[in-house]
Amino acid sequence: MNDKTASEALAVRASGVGKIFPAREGDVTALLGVDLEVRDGEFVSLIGPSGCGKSTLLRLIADLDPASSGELTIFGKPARQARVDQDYGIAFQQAGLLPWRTVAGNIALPLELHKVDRTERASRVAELAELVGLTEFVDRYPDQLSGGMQQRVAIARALASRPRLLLMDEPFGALDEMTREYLQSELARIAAETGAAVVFVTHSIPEAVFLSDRVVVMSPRPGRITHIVETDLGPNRDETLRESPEYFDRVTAVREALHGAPVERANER
Ligand SMILES: Nc1ncnc2c1ncn2[C@@H]1O[C@H](COP(=O)(O)OP(=O)(O)OP(=O)(O)O)[C@@H](O)[C@H]1O
Repeated sequence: MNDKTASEALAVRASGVGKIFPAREGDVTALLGVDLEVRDGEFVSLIGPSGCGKSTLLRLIADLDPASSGELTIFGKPARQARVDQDYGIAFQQAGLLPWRTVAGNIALPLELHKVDRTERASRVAELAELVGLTEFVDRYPDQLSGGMQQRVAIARALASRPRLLLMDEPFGALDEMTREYLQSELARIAAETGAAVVFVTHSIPEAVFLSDRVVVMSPRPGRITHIVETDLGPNRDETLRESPEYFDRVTAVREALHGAPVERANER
């Protein structure tokens, strides 16, 4: 594989990425020297204490903010081009649904903006509603849905244009524990079914381990990557995984990495 083909095969490639926010009381170095590669179809979580730059890194990948230094490509393209080409979908902690639109209307929004015709739109909305388990609720309005259901609409909307990359910033952060675990399983299934790569920001160690192929551990002041824990838990992310010794072992590995204890495990690099 030549260099160009190799970088196109990567969903995200960050090389020496830095971000400085100028401020009157002194510049804030939100990110410093971040190197990260996310493979096509890979699930990667970003975890770390408040202020370590997780959201900033996600925002740079999404081209919502420009990097101050370094190089960032999405499927081999500059972030700006990837945004224009709709190479990624994005979902935040707040579902951000339009209250005057039904579930179907919210899911259809990106398709309307990109002038997909009515028939194709209807069939894609039906397909997406089924993918996220909301077929029976397409005519409901957001205020008639639970928080978990609203997040499922947001995920369907993010997937509307069949992006190969999904960027998620604490999408389950505001949900109760049971709904959260249920949606984690749903997301694992959806990611496997669509084959999309996912970059997922979370504060929860179990959530990161349950979902991810790799967990990227960050530390603040300046925000940087300190460890990358390979979970090596295979493709089956079902409820039995949560009780397996391997799962507990990876949760411990991430916890130790976060707390700065030495971690010496074959699956960690
Ligand atoms: N627009 C901005 N202007 C100035 N400083 C900012 C801006 N956005 C982020 N920062 C600073 O950059 C650093 C990283 O913030 P960021 O929100 O990326 O961290 P985080 O790890 O996502 O935190 P949290 O877990 O609390 O969401 C923080 O010190 C934050 O105050």
